[in-house]
Amino acid sequence: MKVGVCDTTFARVNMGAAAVDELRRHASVAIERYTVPGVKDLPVAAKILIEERGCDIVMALGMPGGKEKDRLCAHEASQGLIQCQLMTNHHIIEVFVHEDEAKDDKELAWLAEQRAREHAENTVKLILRPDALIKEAGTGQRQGFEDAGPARH
Ligand SMILES: Cc1nc2c(=O)[nH]c(=O)nc-2n(C[C@H](O)[C@H](O)[C@H](O)CO)c1C
Repeated sequence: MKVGVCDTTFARVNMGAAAVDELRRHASVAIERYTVPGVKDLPVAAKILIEERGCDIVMALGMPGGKEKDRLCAHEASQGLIQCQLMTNHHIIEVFVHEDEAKDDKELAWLAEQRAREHAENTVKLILRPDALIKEAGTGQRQGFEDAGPARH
């Protein structure tokens, strides 16, 4: 089993390193790291990781800025990642943290690392322990900030 981890130099936190560390805590898998400049470079990096470097699943980590133009770039990058999943029939776990989700640098650093770690756990579950995800269905999981929990009536 091989997991691809692609991340960006634009991000203000080393999200790829957090993902790799967490993947290693949860599974004995080969890891292929690929760092690109920005989020719009992630789709082709993910495709190369799957098609040329033999990855079974990929994490794509990025930190778009908080302005409207950044939101547009993030949306375009997401579209590319979705297209890549459909072209390759492989999951790509998108791990984006928008800079304006956090109130200051300290919270941003915490959020980016925590979201990367929690999605790394999701990645391992998807490829090795799918039953663990079935058990969590409908439980309002979130990555980073607190889980929303299930809605009750
Ligand atoms: C890009 C993004 N990604 C995630 C994610 O992967 N996991 C998560 O729990 N939350 C994410 N968010 C923030 C949510 O859209 C939402 O604002 C928060 O979960 C608060 O409910 C955002 C904005």
